[in-house]
Amino acid sequence: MEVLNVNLKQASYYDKKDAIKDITFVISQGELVGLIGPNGAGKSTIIKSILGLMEDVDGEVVMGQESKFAYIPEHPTFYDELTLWEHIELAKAVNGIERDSYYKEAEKLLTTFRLQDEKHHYPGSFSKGMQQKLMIIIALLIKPKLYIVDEPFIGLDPKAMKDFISLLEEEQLRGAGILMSTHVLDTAEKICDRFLLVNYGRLIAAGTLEEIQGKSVLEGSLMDCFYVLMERDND
Ligand SMILES: Nc1ncnc2c1ncn2[C@@H]1O[C@H](COP(=O)(O)OP(=O)(O)OP(=O)(O)O)[C@@H](O)[C@H]1O
Repeated sequence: MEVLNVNLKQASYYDKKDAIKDITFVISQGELVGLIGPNGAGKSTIIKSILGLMEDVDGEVVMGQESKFAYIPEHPTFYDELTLWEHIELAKAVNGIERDSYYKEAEKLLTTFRLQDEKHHYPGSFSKGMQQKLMIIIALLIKPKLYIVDEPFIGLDPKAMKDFISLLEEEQLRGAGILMSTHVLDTAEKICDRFLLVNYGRLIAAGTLEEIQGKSVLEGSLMDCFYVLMERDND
């Protein structure tokens, strides 16, 4: 079953027409799809279009039956006047979450991500990685059908990265679909089921690693294929 169906004809900024053009893809339950492409390719614009944050956009974005989704932004956003734990309480209230295990799960995630000592501190005083962990914890507690994750790996320490990846795997098994934008291609290659390659605002390749290799006529890594397909598209 699909959790996300994207059909975007175009999205523009006032001084950048067609920042993205003809972007079409679906994400099914349990799938982790990597959104990759060079700086300025249009990944954030695709994500913003899905989230409904682009003013000038043509097309359609349909989320699965249960429209609950969680967005993990590249740049953490939080309330300066709320502590970490108050953010967790707020997420429960705002999302109308009633399951009894919520706070127990929150405690467990705080332990995993080594934030127990900061529980009653304000995230404004946290490092970038710690703020990012707060975004991740809240998204996981929402237990959405769809995750939209913007560059999660830059800033996380290796243990946090490993823990985050295995938690995402558990979420996939639960049936969640994930769209993840990243520049960390060696990790993407290991964890993603499929890839969307974006260049100059257009989708230049989509598929599994094997399919991408077929398209680039290369048995190499995702990074090698990506390089070949981009060079070919730039010609
Ligand atoms: N707020 C904005 N106003 C005008 N143009 C923008 C704006 N944001 C992005 N663009 C332009 O839209 C295009 C796509 O940018 P986008 O931020 O989507 O790329 P990206 O793939 O996310 O890049 P990166 O990997 O560097 O984050 C670029 O040409 C960029 O200059």
